[in-house]
Amino acid sequence: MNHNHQQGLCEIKIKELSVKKGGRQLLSGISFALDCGQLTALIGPNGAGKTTLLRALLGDLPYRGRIDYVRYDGRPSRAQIGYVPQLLEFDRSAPVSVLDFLAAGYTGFPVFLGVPQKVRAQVEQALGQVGCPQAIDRRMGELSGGELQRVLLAMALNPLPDLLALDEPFSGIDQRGLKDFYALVAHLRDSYHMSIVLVSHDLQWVREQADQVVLLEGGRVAAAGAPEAVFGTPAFRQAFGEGE
Ligand SMILES: Nc1ncnc2c1ncn2[C@@H]1O[C@H](COP(=O)(O)OP(=O)(O)OP(=O)(O)O)[C@@H](O)[C@H]1O
Repeated sequence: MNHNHQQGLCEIKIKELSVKKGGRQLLSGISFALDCGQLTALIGPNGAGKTTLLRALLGDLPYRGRIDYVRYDGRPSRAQIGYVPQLLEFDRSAPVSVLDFLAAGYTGFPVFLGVPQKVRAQVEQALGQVGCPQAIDRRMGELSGGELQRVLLAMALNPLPDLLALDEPFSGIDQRGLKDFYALVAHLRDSYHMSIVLVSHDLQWVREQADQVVLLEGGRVAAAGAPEAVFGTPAFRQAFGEGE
């Protein structure tokens, strides 16, 4: 992975973003910036609009307002975005191996022709990086929740994105795996100057690791800023209670 992010994006500016679906206003007046090299945590109660916001960022949902990708040289740009969904619905009985899945994604080439040794080596390296090398020859349908999320992360990291969007990436991961996964996210941010936006309900981790926290409530930004500032707001206490 030798993508020079210092030459690439520096900021993603979201201005007055709103999303309406089926006659319902799901998001309104969302404005904040995502800096490269920073981890932004999206927090908020169930149904606050976190996943909807990620999907708008990915260009997966129509929205009003602006999302501007700003490069270091000031020119507008498109961003390469990697995405790990909260849940992937797929046919668990399909005879697709992890190798097939990642090789097809990386090369765009039909895997029934066989996977060249060079591509297998690339997949091995990517799985090693996400701490899941043992999964290479297993069927996708046999993976545990945590393994599946790591495989999806390996997919999202190739090609190396400017913005990595993770929707509750820790939900399927056990305690031991969690520490490695946290370390991997911090490593990606620090080593590749990547902008990471992550939906998480793990408030303790968010408090310790996020550079910026955006609290969504009812489709609006209820508070945004450094973790300590956001965790100290009445809006935070209202959303999560006094005990946090
Ligand atoms: N396709 C859709 N059509 C209509 N309403 C939708 C659609 N998708 C989501 N919603 C509604 O939008 C609101 C926000 O949902 P969203 O999934 O973004 O919340 P969330 O903050 O990610 O919640 P959670 O923490 O439970 O994952 C919810 O009230 C949901 O019912």
